[in-house]
This record gives sequence, C-alpha cells and structure tokens, in this order.
Amino acid sequence: MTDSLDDSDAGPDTSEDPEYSLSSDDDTTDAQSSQTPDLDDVVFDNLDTGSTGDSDEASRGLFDDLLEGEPIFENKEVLRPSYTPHKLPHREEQINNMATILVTALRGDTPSNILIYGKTGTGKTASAKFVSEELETTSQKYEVPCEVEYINCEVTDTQYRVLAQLANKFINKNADVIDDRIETLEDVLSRAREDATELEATEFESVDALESEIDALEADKDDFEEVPMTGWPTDRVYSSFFDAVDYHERVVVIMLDEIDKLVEKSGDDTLYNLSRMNSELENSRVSIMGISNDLKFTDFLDPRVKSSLGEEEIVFPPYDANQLRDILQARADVAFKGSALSDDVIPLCAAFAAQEHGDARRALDLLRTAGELAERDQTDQVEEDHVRQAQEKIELDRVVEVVRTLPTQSKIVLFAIILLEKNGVRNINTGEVFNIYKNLCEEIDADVLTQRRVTDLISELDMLGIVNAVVVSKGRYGRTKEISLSVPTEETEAVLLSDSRLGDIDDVQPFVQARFDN
Ligand SMILES: Nc1ncnc2c1ncn2[C@@H]1O[C@H](COP(=O)(O)OP(=O)(O)OP(=O)(O)O)[C@@H](O)[C@H]1O
Repeated sequence: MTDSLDDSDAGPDTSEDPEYSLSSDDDTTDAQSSQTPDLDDVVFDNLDTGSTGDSDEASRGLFDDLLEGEPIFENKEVLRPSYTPHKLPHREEQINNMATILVTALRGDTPSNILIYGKTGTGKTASAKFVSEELETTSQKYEVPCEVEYINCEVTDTQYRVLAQLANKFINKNADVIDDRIETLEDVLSRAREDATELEATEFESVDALESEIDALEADKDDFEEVPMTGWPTDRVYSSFFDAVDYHERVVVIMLDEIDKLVEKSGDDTLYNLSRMNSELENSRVSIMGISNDLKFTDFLDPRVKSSLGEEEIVFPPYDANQLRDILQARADVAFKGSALSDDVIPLCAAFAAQEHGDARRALDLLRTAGELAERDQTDQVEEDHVRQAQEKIELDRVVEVVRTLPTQSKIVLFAIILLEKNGVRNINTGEVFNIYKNLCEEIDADVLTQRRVTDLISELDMLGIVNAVVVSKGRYGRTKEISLSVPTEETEAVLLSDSRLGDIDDVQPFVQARFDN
C-alpha cells in the first residue's frame, strides 16, 4: 500500500491530513462536500507550502532520535514502585521476625497481632507482602487453610469501607469454595445414581443425603449477599463480614497498610471490632497486621485496642547509605544494560537518599530518573551529573505537587511571600505578608483571614518545606518571624498562577506597593 502510493503520482494519502479536511470544510457547500474530493488540488496545495515534507521529517525524527541511542535499560520495570522484589536485602531480620510470629497460622492457631513501624520507603509493605505470599504458598502446600487480605487504608479509610471490602472478598472466596464442593459432590452423585456402592467411601449414607447437602450448599451461596459500597447500617456490614469469615475453618491475616490513616480519618472502631472478633468466631481466627509510618498513632487508640494490636511490634529502621547501595545494586543488575552505569552513580543515589531519612523508594526513583535523563541525552552511560539533575527534577516535582494541592488561602499567602521576595524585600515579616495577602484577597474576592490565621498558614508552609520561617528576637521590640522562600521562585509562581483564581490577577505591582502604604 505504501509502495504503491510512493510510486504513483497521486501523492501521499490525504485522508487524515488536517489541512485537507480544513480546506474542504471551509469553502464547500453541502452539495459540494458530498462530491468526491479532488485529490489533485490537495496534493498541489501541500506541495506549494512544502508542509508535507516537513511534517513527515518532524514526525519521523521524533521517534528516530529517541530510538537511535543504545538503550540504557534492560528492564526498567524493576525500578518502578509497582514491582515487588523477591529479595529484600537488609530486611532479613524483620522478615524472620514476621515469619516466626505468623508460622502459628500454619499450625492452625491464631498468630499474635503485629504492628509494623518505620519511616516511608523502609520496605515495610514490600516485606509484609513478601511474607504474606510465602505464607499463602506454604499453607497451600500443607493444606492448612490460611489467607491474607491486604487493605490500603489510605484508599479504604472508613470502617464501612474496610468491612465491606473484607466482607465481599470473603463472600467471593466462599462462593469459589462452595462451587468447588458442589462440583465434586455432583460428580459423586452422578456416579452414585449408577452404583450405590460409590457412597461407601463418603460421609453420605444415601443419595438423598447427598442431594440435600448440595441443596444446602446452593442455599448458603444464595444467602451471601454482596455488600454495597454505601447504604447499609454498619452493624449489618459487620455481621456480613463476620458470617463470611466464619463460614469455614481458616486463619485469616488482615493486613492494614497505612493503618494510621484509618485511625486519623475514622477513629479506632474498626480496630476495636476486628480485635475482639476472635472471642465470637466459631470456625475461623483473625489476626491483624498493621503497618504505619507514624510512630505516634497508637497514642490515639483506646488502651484495649492499643494493647491488643501491639502484641508484637516490629521496627523498620531507615537504611544507611551502604544498605541503599546494596539494594540499588541488586535492582540495577536487572534493570540496566551491562556497562550502562558509571561507577559513581549508585553511591551518589544512595548518598542522596540516605540524607532523605534512608528512603529506598527515593533511591530507586533517583536511579530510574537518572537513567531516563541519560536516555534523553542519548548517551550510553548514566553519569554522576544525571543523578544530580534527577535529584533536582524529583525535588521540583515534589514542590510542584505540594504547591498545586495547597488550599486557596495558603496559595494566596505563598503568593504574597513570592511577590515580596521578587521585589527584593529581605527579612520578610508576618505583617508585610499579611498586608499584601489582604490586598490579594480583595482583588480576587476571597475571604480575608485574620493575621493570626495567616501566621498559622505560614507555619504550615514552613512545615511543608516551602518557606523557611525563623523566629528572631528584636530585643525589647519582642520577637518576630523572618520568612524566606525555600523553593525556586519562578517555578512556584508559575504553579500558583496556573490556579484559575490566582491566575486572574494581571498586574501584581500595586500589591507590593501597598506594603509601603500600610
Ligand atoms: N530491602 C529492600 N530491597 C529491595 N527493595 C526495597 C527494599 N526496601 C524497600 N524496597 C523498595 O523500595 C520501595 C518502597 O518500599 P515499601 O513500599 O515497602 O516502603 P514502605 O516502608 O512501605 O513505605 P511507605 O510507608 O511509604 O508505604 C519499593 O519499591 C520497594 O520494592
């Protein structure tokens, strides 16, 4: 098809050419437009402007350039957060501790509840998932019923949702178990109808008994009603979950990742209910594995919940630079082509991430981004400089995300600080920020908060690392805050102005002037 077009005089296929469709729309009547288009005209139009050639070259160049460089990556996926590694260096101790506690489940007993603590990126989720998979595999091997259910409480953050999600998981699992059982029994039934001695090896005394067991199983299946994601009273959701879990003998480990988010959002009722279930369950046993990066969240728990949940505690300390090197090296061996990394790359990524409280996620992000930047440069080696650029890029991305998601009032306060800095004001104080803030609010019709609230918002910006506010003593004039920006001015301003409300402010100069008038 392509060949015949190239060789013929008809010119390129214009069916998707925007120029063509524009001109035919522009000046044709309905009657004309229903006629066969005159291809020759279009071809000549394009030839006149020379646009076909250019755009072909441009679109060819776009991908050709990128493909030309030796690819650096062998398998980039292993550097992504979604990848679950099978080896977790420097977490042997924590993994063994978890396994020692959970092995009880394989003996058919209830394991103690476990609380896992550690800062972000210290491998808590990866280790807990690894142990769970091993636990489930071993339970299948020894035919001891043991199941692990994972819930991310950042997403599923109310008692209703947690219980409904769990209920539905177990309802579905029960349905599978029931279907299997019915299939087996129906098989026996059909053989028993031919030959009654087939029943001798079973627990059924007659074909009737077998039939009524199948009917009972069908009825059980119908009884399990899926829980809707809203609308039921919580008691009903709880009892659905309870019945579904207790349907047959098993040990269930409920893994609640980011458990602090659940407590923060909806208190400790869920944990209270889950932790007292075992005294009422007849067939099954439930054990909870909570994961948190907030060491203090248990302070908000009812003492009974706190002691039950924290039967066993496992701490995941931050990684140091050497440990991060090992983690990166193991992944890099799979992710990159043989000699794609220069010697300094892994130590530098590890050193940067070690400064960030030993976060393996950050280290892996850095390595992946450095690789992508090198790929974009079309070099065949990732160099130290790519890591430095990656560090800046990740930091900027973080700032952009934090600033973009600030509430409008905080954005106005931050904009006021930026305006002051851009106009060369040094040692900015709260009063100056407030004056400009007030004017900006009036301009965009936003509510004006009190100076005290604005001071709080400045402290919040400080905590987010966007501004730096230090309290300085002015001797007998008391104390004041000196505020400066901790993030790049231009980029932050651009993010703020992309907010439709702030973007409406055309000329900011009068607002800065206003600080001298107040
Ligand atoms: N010891 C390790 N070996 C290999 N990869 C690791 C190790 N520790 C963490 N990682 C990787 O680092 C990333 C973050 O780990 P993980 O999600 O387990 O952290 P976390 O402690 O649960 O963090 P958060 O509290 O933010 O959820 C994942 O991509 C994980 O595969």
